[in-house]
This record gives sequence, structure tokens and C-alpha cells, in this order.
Amino acid sequence: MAKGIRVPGKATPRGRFPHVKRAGDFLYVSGTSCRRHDDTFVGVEVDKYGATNLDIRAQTRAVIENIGDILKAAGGSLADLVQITTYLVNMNDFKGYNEVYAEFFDEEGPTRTTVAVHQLPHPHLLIEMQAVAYHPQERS
Ligand SMILES: N/C(=C\C=C\C(=O)O)C(=O)O
Repeated sequence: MAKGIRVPGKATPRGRFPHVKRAGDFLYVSGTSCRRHDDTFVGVEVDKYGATNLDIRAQTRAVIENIGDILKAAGGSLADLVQITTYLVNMNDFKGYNEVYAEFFDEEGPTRTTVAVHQLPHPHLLIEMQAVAYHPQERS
């Protein structure tokens, strides 16, 4: 039976789904953003005039770190990732996203697909990532 986990301290899912689910030797991580547990966002600044500045590098780093925390709660780590799908709202953010991505992963890392989408669940979000990790049960 596949087991879903909601991870304390991470952003509460805005729907009825777990952060991560084990199916056999694989861990499936739900689409994850830079949202914090208190529903604020990493990589968002609003100036005194109300102008919003969104930072793709900070958001990318936060998303990957959130996925790492979620995998850790399931007994795994970023090193176990075998597949990542990234959703960007704007392909103009590809360069900044790609630079931060390369701080975590290289050609031996997970396979990756990056696509642009019309919207994400909050207007402050520039990026969401979904991932699969290979983590045999006997290692848990
Ligand atoms: N995974 C989903 C949303 C994630 C949003 C967030 O972490 O801020 C979903 O609705 O499927």
C-alpha cells in the first residue's frame, strides 16, 4: 500500500494530497513551491509603493531545499532524485533557474524536464517543481 506523508513544518498543501508518497522503492514528491509554513514566500519583496519584486534564484533555491526537507522526512535526500519536472511561469527566468539548479545537480543527477505554464497557484510564484526519488525501502 502506497503511503502518503504530510511533513510537519512545511507549507500545508492547498488541497487533499500529501507532500510525498512512497510507492515501492520510489518516493513521489508533489509539486512544491517556495511557500513557507506560514504561507509567506521566499523570493518576494514588496516595496513601499506596492511594487512586487520576484527573485527566480531565491525561489529556485527554496524549492529545491523544500524538496530536500520533504525527502528527508521520508528517509531520503536530494541525492536520491531520479526525475524532476519544473514549471516556470516565464521562460525568461530559465537562466536564473538553471544557474541555481546547477549548484545542486549535475549530469549525474536526476533527469529533468522544464516547461512554461500559464499560471501557478499564487501570483507570487515563479516556479514549482515535482520530483521522483529512488529510495529502496530497506534504506528507510
Ligand atoms: N502541488 C500543488 C500546489 C503546490 C503549491 C505550493 O506548494 O505552494 C497542487 O495544487 O497540486
